[in-house]
Amino acid sequence: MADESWRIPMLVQELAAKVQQPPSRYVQPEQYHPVSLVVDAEKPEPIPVIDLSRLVAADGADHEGSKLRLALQSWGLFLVDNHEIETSLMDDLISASREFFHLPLEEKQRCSNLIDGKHFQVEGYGNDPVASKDQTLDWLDRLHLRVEPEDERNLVHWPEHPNSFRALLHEYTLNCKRIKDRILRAMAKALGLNEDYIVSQFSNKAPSFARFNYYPPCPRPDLVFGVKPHSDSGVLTILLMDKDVGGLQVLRNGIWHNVPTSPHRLLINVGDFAEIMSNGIFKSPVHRAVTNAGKERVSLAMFHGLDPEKEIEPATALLHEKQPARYRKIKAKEYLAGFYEHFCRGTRFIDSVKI
Ligand SMILES: O=C(O)CCC(=O)C(=O)O
Ligand SMILES: [Fe+2]
Repeated sequence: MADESWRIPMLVQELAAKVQQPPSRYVQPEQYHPVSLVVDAEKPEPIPVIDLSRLVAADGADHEGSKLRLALQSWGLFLVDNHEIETSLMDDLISASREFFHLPLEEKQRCSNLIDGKHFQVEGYGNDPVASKDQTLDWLDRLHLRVEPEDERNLVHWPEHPNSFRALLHEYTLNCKRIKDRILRAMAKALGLNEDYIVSQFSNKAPSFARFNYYPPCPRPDLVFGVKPHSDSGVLTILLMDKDVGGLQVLRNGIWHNVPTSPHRLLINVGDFAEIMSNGIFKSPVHRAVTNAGKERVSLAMFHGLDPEKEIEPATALLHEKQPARYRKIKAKEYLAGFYEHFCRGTRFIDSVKI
């Protein structure tokens, strides 16, 4: 039988504790080295900040709404203030996930994303999927959990230790849902669409996933990515970044920008589905995470997707003779299948649905 062990690399946390140099499978080809694509660190352009309370207020919403439109047209992302999530909830959830990643391997393996220790599944604790032998691997482990629909949660993958974890994630998920709906209404308004246009694309089968990313310290941040460049697939991602350790970078007009740490703010980015629905007015930003030689980093991405059977297409109200559809119609599940294949190769599936 063919040797398939390359599909299941060692957990990066275990690897990091053992090696002085990243193994060759993690080293990016020279043209992609993280430092060869210089970030404009000299003159950082500020990441847009949106005040969520103003975005929904009776007065001030128009001003904040135009800021939102500009942010999503030019960056595809923004930081959020006044989101009304308790800072203690954010801190406690990140601490609980850090505690989980520091548990003994056997304990974490109870939540494993491998069936029979062999076959990869989307949910659980472990590596990202490896689709081919020559795929360059990323320097992270992750815990990936379906949080919505609530009755489709697979609690076998949810850590029991620390014992606060499940309740904290549940509470945080409810908060994200509230924020997501507010932002999606403001986005629809900013496009000149009916306020409920984007929200109404979500059925009660629409999935949301929480992805906890754990980046151990890496001996060669100049050669290796924490997460290789990609855009997110869904409609909207709510990212809770490490308070103390930066690493996220976003590509804008061909230049990589550092997203500085910003304690207790959330980072919102649109995903490919929102780019398609807006007919390309909003940009699903390409982003990546770099590693750190001295410090570990934790982040939590909450991905809001659509029912697998849902057809995604540009909003008809945005189309006219001079502005025809720029993306073909595609079912969410077909998009995701293409997306994962491209993600593993480091390419973008959205390019293949462009007309
Ligand atoms: O760790 C980060 O800041 C970004 C993670 C990310 O891009 C993702 O999980 O899709
Ligand atoms: Fe991402």
